[in-house]
Amino acid sequence: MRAEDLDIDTLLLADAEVGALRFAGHRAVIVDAVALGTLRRELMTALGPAGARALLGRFGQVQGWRAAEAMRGRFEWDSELAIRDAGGRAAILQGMLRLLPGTGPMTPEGATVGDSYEAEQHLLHCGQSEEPVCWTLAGFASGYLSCVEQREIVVIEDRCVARGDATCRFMARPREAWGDSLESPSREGARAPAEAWETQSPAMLRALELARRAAAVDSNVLVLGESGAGKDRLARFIHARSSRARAPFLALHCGAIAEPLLESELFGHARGAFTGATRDRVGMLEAAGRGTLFLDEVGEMSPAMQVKLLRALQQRELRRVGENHARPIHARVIAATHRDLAAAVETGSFRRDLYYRLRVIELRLPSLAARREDILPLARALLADACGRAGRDKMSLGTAAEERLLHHAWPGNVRELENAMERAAALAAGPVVAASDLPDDIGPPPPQSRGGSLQQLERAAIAAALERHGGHQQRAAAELGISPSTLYRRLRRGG
Ligand SMILES: Nc1ncnc2c1ncn2[C@@H]1O[C@H](COP(=O)(O)OP(=O)(O)OP(=O)(O)O)[C@@H](O)[C@H]1O
Repeated sequence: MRAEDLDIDTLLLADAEVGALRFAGHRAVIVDAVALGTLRRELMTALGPAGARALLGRFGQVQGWRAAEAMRGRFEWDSELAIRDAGGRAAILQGMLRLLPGTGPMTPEGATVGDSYEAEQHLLHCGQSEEPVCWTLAGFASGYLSCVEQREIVVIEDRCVARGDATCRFMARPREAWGDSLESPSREGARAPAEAWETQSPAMLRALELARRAAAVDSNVLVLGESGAGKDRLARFIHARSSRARAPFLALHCGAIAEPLLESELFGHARGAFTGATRDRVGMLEAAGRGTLFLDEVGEMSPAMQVKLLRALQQRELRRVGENHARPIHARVIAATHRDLAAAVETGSFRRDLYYRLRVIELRLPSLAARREDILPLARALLADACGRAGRDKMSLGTAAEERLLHHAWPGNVRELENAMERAAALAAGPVVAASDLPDDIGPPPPQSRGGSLQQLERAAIAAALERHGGHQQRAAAELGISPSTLYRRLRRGG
């Protein structure tokens, strides 16, 4: 028998008389996906993301192992390969996912998966995630393949719909083949103490020291910094070092959600509160429990939402949309923005009272351009991570590549550097990253003899001013005699 011959009629046996279902001979129950999603959310609240992931992963593993035992014992297979492939087919027939034809977890490209029930339920109950979340699916595949192969196979998801990727992707390798890289993907969900900041920059060290102190107290924190500079990472760092570390860390991107939805996302809603509200929904402020809620891009909030958030923070209680009674807020709020909120307060687009309430402690993250001393150490660390994820041996940076990295303006900050290193790890032909392995916009440095183009000189002047002012864009702009928005535009122009 081949894997594709498996169908639901062969696998599922319903015995109405005794009221039992059997799937591949094992007693089974059909569980509603939303109920599973609710369980996930409860686990996240009770155990934190790392605890929930460990438990759900283990649950998936047992399920996968038992499925493999059933497959092997119950059917006559054409080959060992057919038994292996039957795992994916069984997962499809159980409604867990859709597998893109021709892909599989043991292939170098991995298994590309659509319609993961788990990513869908995570988005529904817990919102968008920073990390892959198909923990039971990865567990299922690990358990199944380990049973079939009779050695420990570890499956890692490196792309996930719940994180905003178009599809999910699972890679399977024997445990030893993952080497050190196994640590990082499996640790990332919790993002336990993110100590590796690779920084020598005085402005960055100051921000980290303040963040450590902020972790020890419970005040609201406002993190300021350009996009991709590490605001989210810093918020997680504070959470992980705080007494709230075992409770959830939830992140809400205020700029990415339309106004009416944002209110229900934040505060929750009662069933029937508006068209489409078919059930009660817990908002993130409530779901964060005694943990931390990270409000990213808080500067994008409309004036009406600002009022509602201020009221909730002042009274330490919230009302779900469509409900009258108040519920206490236990979560700590860390807010972040790339905007100059002080200026927004002056122009009246951001409420002064909310600004003061959020910025009890203010942390300012310097841009990458303002801490050039960090570029190469960070690039090396990010390259090592990317190699680990890609299953490649450690690589180093060639001199020409280093020069380009040092001279680039980094409008996208560490995120841009991270992407460049990911690309280099994928493309480089040998163990040394060449300049041509970098994205085109990370161009060659200005030729020394000619002094560089006007644009290059301008960029160098901006970078130097930013460095002198510890990444403070307003002050750097004032020194250069241009407006902060012009400075920001010039930085973004990059190239
Ligand atoms: N010091 C660092 N070391 C390693 N990785 C880093 C560092 N700083 C940031 N990163 C990585 O860069 C990426 C962007 O960081 P992060 O999401 O925290 O930025 P952000 O300021 O919140 O961006 P945005 O405002 O666009 O959401 C992340 O993948 C993060 O892990």
